[in-house]
Amino acid sequence: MLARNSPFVLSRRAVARLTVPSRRFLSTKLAQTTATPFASTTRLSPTAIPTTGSSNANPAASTIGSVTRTAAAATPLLPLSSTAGQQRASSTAAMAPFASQRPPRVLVTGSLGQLGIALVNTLRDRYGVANVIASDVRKPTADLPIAHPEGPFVYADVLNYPLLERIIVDFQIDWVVHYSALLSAVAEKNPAQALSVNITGFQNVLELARVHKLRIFCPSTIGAFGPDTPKQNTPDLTIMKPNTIYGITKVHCELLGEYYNEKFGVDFRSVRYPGILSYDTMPGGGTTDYAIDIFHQALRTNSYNCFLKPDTYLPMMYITDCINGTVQLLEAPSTSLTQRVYNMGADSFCPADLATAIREQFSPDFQMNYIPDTRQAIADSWPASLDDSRARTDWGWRPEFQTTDMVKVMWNGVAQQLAAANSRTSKVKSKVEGVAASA
Ligand SMILES: NC(=O)c1ccc[n+]([C@@H]2O[C@H](COP(=O)([O-])OP(=O)(O)OC[C@H]3O[C@@H](n4cnc5c(N)ncnc54)[C@H](O)[C@@H]3O)[C@@H](O)[C@H]2O)c1
Ligand SMILES: C[C@@H](O)[C@H](N)C(=O)O
Repeated sequence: MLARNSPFVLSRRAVARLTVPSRRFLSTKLAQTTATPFASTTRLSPTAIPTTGSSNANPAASTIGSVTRTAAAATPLLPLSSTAGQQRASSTAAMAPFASQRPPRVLVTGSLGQLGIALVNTLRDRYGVANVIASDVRKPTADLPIAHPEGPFVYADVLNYPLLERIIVDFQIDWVVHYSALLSAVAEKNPAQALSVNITGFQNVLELARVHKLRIFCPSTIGAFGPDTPKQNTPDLTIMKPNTIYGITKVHCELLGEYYNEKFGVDFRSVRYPGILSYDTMPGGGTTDYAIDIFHQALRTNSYNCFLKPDTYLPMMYITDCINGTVQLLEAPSTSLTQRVYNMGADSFCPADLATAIREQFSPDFQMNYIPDTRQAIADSWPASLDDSRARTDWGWRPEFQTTDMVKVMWNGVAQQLAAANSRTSKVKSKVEGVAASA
């Protein structure tokens, strides 16, 4: 039995919201923008985005220029308080940097990925639905746990500079969270596309940040380190010679972001995320994906063929911590930052640790097989644990989920999702049987 506050409860609510009629608005908006991006400013004018009809509807919304702004006073910023197992973020940091100003207007690229959905949900809770513009190159689907489907969503290919600029101008964007990327395993299979999306896409967004004076957050990764990097407690400043195309693109991102910060004063911020675990959004093709797949397979078949060796230790983090930390850094005063790229760690585990935890806590006869593939070499080139003391000192970073918490929340979350899916299937089955019997 799950606690009332379990992540599954939120997730089901979020999914249920996708069925409300307001979803039609989203589909219409998407159809307009994908058919003829910005053919007419009237069609895509941000004023067309309703601020009512959402759970964050703000009666005090005011119009500034052509954009409906949400008054800060009527948009209470959520205190970031600890709520274990809740994917819409909350953490221990106390922060309300916009108490006397309007909230920022944020564009999130790659917003339909594993992390983008969770971040957009959280930012909309904090800044108001209409102030967070979600974007991607694919369509949002009904199975995604989007909490505010009525919120603005636009097509945005990060390789299309004029399109990005149009979005930034039309929506009067203040901050960009740049999540579009190809992850490590996918990038190794498509190096040319990875160079294009991860490098050219980032350069486009960074240059737009310079031109339009935006704050820009672009995550780096443990993949930015390489085989010569010290493995244990890896510091912020160390040898960075990655041997994957993903890692190379991320080092480029770190260095170019720092250059733009020093040379042009661009407010560039970044963290090196570990592998991120979530149960209601699926990973996009990385080396750490095993730590999510294992729960889905264990619950379906009571076994898992792991593509990494049993003792492959990697830094890992639960998505709630990831999103909380990201928001903390986004909102931190610039003066508190002593560097622009930070390690952000939580815990470190290996496949054998997860297998043991699953056996001990949930399924004593769980069967784990180890069949390492090309991802083993990638994992072997990454650190096992991170030193994130600078993030803790500079902007108050503190993770809440250790390995045991992650195992519990992942097992329960996936179990509940499977139960819900089974119950939907049996309802359909009994309906079909009912129709057949009455025929
Ligand atoms: N998930 C992790 O474990 C993890 C760990 C470290 C760093 N990161 C970084 O965090 C960011 C987000 O990762 P994620 O896990 O959500 O990735 P993801 O693969 O799940 O999502 C990436 C999104 O980018 C979109 N995209 C691809 N090409 C695009 C283009 N040309 N224009 C616009 N969008 C495009 C995809 O449609 C997808 O929705 C990435 O920069 C990734 O490197 C993720
Ligand atoms: C670590 C991170 O960058 C991503 N999860 C990957 O494995 O590619």
